[in-house]
Amino acid sequence: MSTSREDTSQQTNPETTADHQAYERQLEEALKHEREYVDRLYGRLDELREENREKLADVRRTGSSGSHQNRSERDAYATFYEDRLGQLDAVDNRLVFGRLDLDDASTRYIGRIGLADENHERLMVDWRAPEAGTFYQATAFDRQGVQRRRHLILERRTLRNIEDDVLDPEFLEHEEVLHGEGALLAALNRKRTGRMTDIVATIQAEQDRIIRADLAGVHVVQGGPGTGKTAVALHRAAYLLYTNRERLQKSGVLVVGPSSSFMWYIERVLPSLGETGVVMSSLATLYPGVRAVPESDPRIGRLKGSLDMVAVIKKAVADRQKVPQKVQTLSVDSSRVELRPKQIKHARERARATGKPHNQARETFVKILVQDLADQLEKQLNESSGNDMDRSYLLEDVRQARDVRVALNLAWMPMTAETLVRDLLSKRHYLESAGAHLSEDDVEALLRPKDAPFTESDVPLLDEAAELLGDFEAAVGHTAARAAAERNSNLENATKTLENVDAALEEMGVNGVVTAEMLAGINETGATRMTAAEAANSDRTWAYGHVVVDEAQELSPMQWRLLMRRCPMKSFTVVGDIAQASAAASSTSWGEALEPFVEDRYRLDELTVNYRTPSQISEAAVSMARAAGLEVSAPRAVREGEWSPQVIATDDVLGTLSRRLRQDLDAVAGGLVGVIVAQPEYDDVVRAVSEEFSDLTGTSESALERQILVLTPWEAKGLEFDTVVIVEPTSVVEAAYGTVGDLYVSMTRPTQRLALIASRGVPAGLEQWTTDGRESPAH
Ligand SMILES: Nc1ncnc2c1ncn2[C@@H]1O[C@H](COP(=O)(O)OP(=O)(O)OP(=O)(O)O)[C@@H](O)[C@H]1O
Repeated sequence: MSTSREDTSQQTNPETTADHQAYERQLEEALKHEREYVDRLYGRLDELREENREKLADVRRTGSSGSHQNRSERDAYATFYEDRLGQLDAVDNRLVFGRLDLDDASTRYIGRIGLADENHERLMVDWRAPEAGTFYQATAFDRQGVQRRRHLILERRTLRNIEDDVLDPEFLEHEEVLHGEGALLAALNRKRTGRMTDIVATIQAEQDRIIRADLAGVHVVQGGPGTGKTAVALHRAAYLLYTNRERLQKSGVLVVGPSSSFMWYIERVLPSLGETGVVMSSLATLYPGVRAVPESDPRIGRLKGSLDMVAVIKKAVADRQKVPQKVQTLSVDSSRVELRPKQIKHARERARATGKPHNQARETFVKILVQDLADQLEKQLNESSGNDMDRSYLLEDVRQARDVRVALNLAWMPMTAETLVRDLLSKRHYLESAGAHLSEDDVEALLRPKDAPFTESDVPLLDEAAELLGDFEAAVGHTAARAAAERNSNLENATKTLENVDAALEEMGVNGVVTAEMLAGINETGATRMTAAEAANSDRTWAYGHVVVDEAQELSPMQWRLLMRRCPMKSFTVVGDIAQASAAASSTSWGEALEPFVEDRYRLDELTVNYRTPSQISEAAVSMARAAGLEVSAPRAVREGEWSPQVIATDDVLGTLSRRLRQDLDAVAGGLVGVIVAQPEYDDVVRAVSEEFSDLTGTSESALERQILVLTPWEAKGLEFDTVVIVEPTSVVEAAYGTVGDLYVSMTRPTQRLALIASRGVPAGLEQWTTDGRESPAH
């Protein structure tokens, strides 16, 4: 049963005034007690902050003297205290949110971090600790020793309300699906700010089971729109970092989402849960140093997304190890030597046989040929001078000779992945040779100017190429190799230091998060401070301990291949809705997506409750999708909305849009408005909306923190708004090559209001919600 301060009159319905008054008194007392406890927790938090500040000041006071080892240890401590302070600040808002009363008469408070008093007595349990699990999992069917679960509803530091679930068999109904309903609905009805917030206080049982699943293996979470997949994936990342600190702190966690707007939307969730060391990347930035643009032609996306590209890239690399047809005569100082195709072929075979990547195998290639040529030269010079020449001088002369360098480079050029892919896609002969299976039309479609920017579907090709080419820097100099060696030794130091830090942590009675990488980053030479995230992000070969993939239905086989490489342990949380897939190369089932990499060794769970979209709006979205033959699952909506969706047929799209936006701004005063429009109308709509609502309007190119955002369906993927206006639904469908997936996704973005404005026809299935704006303007 749920009871709360505000709803006592309706829900408990006390039979007599006396009962009612007694009840009120009890609640007042409970609130008073909880307020005192909340104050105590904040008091302890403030104390810890102060302690941290003092320790930081102490460390800083000791200055920069001492040995290198001492200095780097001190820097590591300083950074630890800085990070710890950052974490203590991050959890200040709604620090505590739950209390459990247990069968053994003990009480347990649940909050964002674990806290203990100065005598190491526990004050609050971290929500991720095993003892906190019952807060989310206990039901009246399975009490797990819990008598009462209390939700503490705070606004920043102030306790506003409490809400109890008494786990008594009489009040079983819906317990499994929704407990703490008041707290949940309050969270769901909150106005959207444009940034996703954490759901730590109201995680539901079916979500909690996924969040707390084991680290090992590939865990797929399938769920319709708004079922909390993103929220669950991020809370799972925080949970895994907490429970597998030892392992994940060394390797890190990577979170991947579809677009930069999506990454912006989710980027504050993990820090608010006290986790800052996670690497976040969109599909466009998975290859270090490249920020790719979207792939606008789905046909090209499909071609580049197919696993056939593995062989194409392999052949493209092999093609850059060339054997010329003619004998070359090369000058070495005043002598001449001959380089024959047969010699090159032989050196190539030996170099390939090393099994090393192109740039590293080149060393063998060069060494063999330089020796061959030096042999020739030695023979010539010995014959002409009659003296034995110094072999090492000869080798150096040959190596340095301009002709030799040019000839060897032409045969086996050290190369970056960027050069290889750029040449492959801009030079017909390379593409025709490497892509023998491609039709003439395919080749034509793939070819592009040399200076064209890299697209999202080039990213896995670059990664594939980099894998086969190896380290370019090391091949042409040694900077990268040296940096890597330095980094490794720093990592060792950092791990040692961390052991000391851990002891300090224990003493403080708190559990914190600091990683060896963070320390190693700090220890790196030079004054620049590099976080674990930055270090991992800039290193293509970094092996993450866990990878979270959101909107995973969009990934092409080549993108999956890249991600699998990023986590050799194959520990993944994969969340998505296969019905929402819109990318051209995406799969039609989880099996199709994953089996090439892990066969059937993945676990599939499903989320079934829609927390975002009110039922009327879900109904319209599902009706439209099904009318077009798209089989979508329709999760049960938690909320009834205030407003029915509206489809407005009109000749005056921009005028209607302007009127509707003004109504929306009124209806959800201060709320977030999303205008979703496909590419053909995008520029006109941005211009019109910006002119009228200049200070309020943003795009993914300009500002995302504005109140009205104009986005393409791809950019809106995964996001949510209080109210959504979709301009020209028919164009959204056409831009997705006649499929309704994007329109379905766009229709499921609002938490309150939805309008579609159409001058070019209304998609089937929406008749019941359509009004003809040509007769009466939007209302
Ligand atoms: N247990 C919960 N408590 C409070 N809010 C929740 C809970 N679960 C989900 N939500 C909220 O519901 C909304 C939808 O969640 P989320 O974006 O994670 O869903 P999704 O399944 O990823 O959606 P989509 O696939 O449509 O993008 C978010 O505002 C999220 O905060």
